[in-house]
Amino acid sequence: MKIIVTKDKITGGAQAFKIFANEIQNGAKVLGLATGSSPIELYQELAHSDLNFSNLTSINLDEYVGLDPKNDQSYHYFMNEHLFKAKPFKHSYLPNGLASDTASEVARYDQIIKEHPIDLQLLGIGRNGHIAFNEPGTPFDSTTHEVKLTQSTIEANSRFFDSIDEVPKSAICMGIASIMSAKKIVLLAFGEKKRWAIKHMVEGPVTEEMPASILQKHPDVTIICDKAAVQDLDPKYLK
Ligand SMILES: N[C@@H]1[C@@H](O)[C@H](O)[C@@H](COP(=O)(O)O)O[C@@H]1O
Repeated sequence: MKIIVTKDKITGGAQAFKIFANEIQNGAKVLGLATGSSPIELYQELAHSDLNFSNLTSINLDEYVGLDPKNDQSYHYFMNEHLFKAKPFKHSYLPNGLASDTASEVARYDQIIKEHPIDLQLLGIGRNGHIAFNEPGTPFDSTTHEVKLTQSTIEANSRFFDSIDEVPKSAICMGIASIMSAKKIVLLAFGEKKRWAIKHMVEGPVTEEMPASILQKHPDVTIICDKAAVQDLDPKYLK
């Protein structure tokens, strides 16, 4: 794992942008995209860049079950606002949170991932070490599935909703095996609320109880974070 510590979230976004621009210029065709507050600066840079996305495909990690794409808390809405409006892709895929048949939506999404191997996958990380919505205990060999969100994730994500009762209780989410199949991974984490997750992801045993720990086994992972997020990390990992 390569760890880059930046002054703040803005310089972190600029660092991530450099990696994205470089990979796209070198032929990356399929981008795995994430939501949350961590990638916003990167998306701003991408949206204002002169990069052309019209030949690229994007595949998002997850979507809440039950939210219409027009709902301003849906991940469809987030992606449109932060990136797709400014930079349309050839195809942009997200799970359909309104699908009446979850099993066929899950199968459809797995097929999309199979047909479009991900060149560059962007990730954030939850405070409990979840990646996408793969909560502690999710099997490492999982593919797309419906996830019941933990109370900790519901509480953390309630900051985006008017009240905690409005936070959906489940999501459709790309599995850990699919994330690990990406050629290259960039993970963004800023702020002291991520310190536990960063320490255990990097130093801890690789265990399904800490989903992000699996990234220790991936050959090409870059973690971009600020000082607050790495304050508990053994300095030997920062050399
Ligand atoms: N499903 C998303 C994750 O993909 C994201 O990584 C996490 C952290 O969000 P933030 O970047 O806002 O800290 O939040 C949600 O749970």
